[in-house]
Amino acid sequence: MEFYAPAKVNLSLRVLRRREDGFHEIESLMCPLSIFDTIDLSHREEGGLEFVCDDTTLPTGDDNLVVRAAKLFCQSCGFQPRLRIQLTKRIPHGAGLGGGSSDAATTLVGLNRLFETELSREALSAMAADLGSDVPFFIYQSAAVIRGRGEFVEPVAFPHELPLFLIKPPFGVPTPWAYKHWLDSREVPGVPYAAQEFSWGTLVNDLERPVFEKYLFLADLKSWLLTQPEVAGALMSGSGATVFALLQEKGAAESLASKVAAEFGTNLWCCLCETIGG
Ligand SMILES: C[C@](O)(CO)[C@H](O)COP(=O)(O)OP(=O)(O)OC[C@H]1O[C@@H](n2ccc(N)nc2=O)[C@H](O)[C@@H]1O
Ligand SMILES: Nc1ncnc2c1ncn2[C@@H]1O[C@H](COP(=O)(O)OP(=O)(O)OP(=O)(O)O)[C@@H](O)[C@H]1O
Repeated sequence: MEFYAPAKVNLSLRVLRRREDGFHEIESLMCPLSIFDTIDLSHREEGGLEFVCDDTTLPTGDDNLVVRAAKLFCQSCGFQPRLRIQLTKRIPHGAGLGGGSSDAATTLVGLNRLFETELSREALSAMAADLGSDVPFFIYQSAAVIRGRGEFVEPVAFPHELPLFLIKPPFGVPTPWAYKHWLDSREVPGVPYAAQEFSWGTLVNDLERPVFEKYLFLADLKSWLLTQPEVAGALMSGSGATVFALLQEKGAAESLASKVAAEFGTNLWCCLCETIGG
């Protein structure tokens, strides 16, 4: 059985406070994107869990979030895993696009269907929270407002297919580092833009300030994007390093792509996609 794990963007990410447990209280509007990893799940005659992935730079053992999700699911249901899992990656990792988290959640949802266990979303979400803060969001397969450290998910109607142009430089930003260097600064000026109907009137990501202070390239990239006529808004996603541009219209992607290459060179990963409301 084949399942699709979407990437995500944070259309807004407020960091509210540092918690006693070292995590941070956040409030974020997160949206799935039309770029997916593929996860193929099948029963296996022999015992054990066979995991194959086309991206050889990723861990294959218990450090891979797919393997961890599968083992957690089987352990929770009292199964001995007799599984073959094949992961095909398209979402760049360490990018602020939640690829690994999405793979983990999609594995839980997929195994629930493969084994016909009919676990509730709440039960799957509780397992997801043990795998990572971004994982519960992907259980609901919808745009949502995320709170807590990411475990409280409130699906919201988001009837927009916003054209986004994703740009990822050839480096990642470690999420723990980004949060560790977040300072409780009040208003971080977002970029208000007209195209927004939903209640979050500005694009704001409180992790930009620490990340942009260290990774000046990202600050320059965002500032440059905001001077381009094709662009209605721009923001870093999650803890980075992806910066996305909200396009005035989908057809503007080609001209923006060529200008990005001319301005910043061709070693950037670029992708045109759309938000998926749910
Ligand atoms: C930046 C976001 O991607 C926005 O959606 C998420 O908040 C991060 O989600 P994630 O990558 O799944 O994060 P986890 O793997 O759970 O946590 C990695 C590390 O990030 C920091 N972390 C994460 C989430 C959070 N709300 N507060 C934190 O301080 C902690 O140091 C944690 O040890
Ligand atoms: N299946 C997987 N796909 C991608 N990364 C994985 C996977 N399993 C484990 N990882 C590890 O998890 C790390 C974080 O991956 P992930 O793609 O979830 O984070 P991200 O792209 O930084 O998104 P965010 O910062 O929004 O959580 C990767 O750098 C990688 O080392």
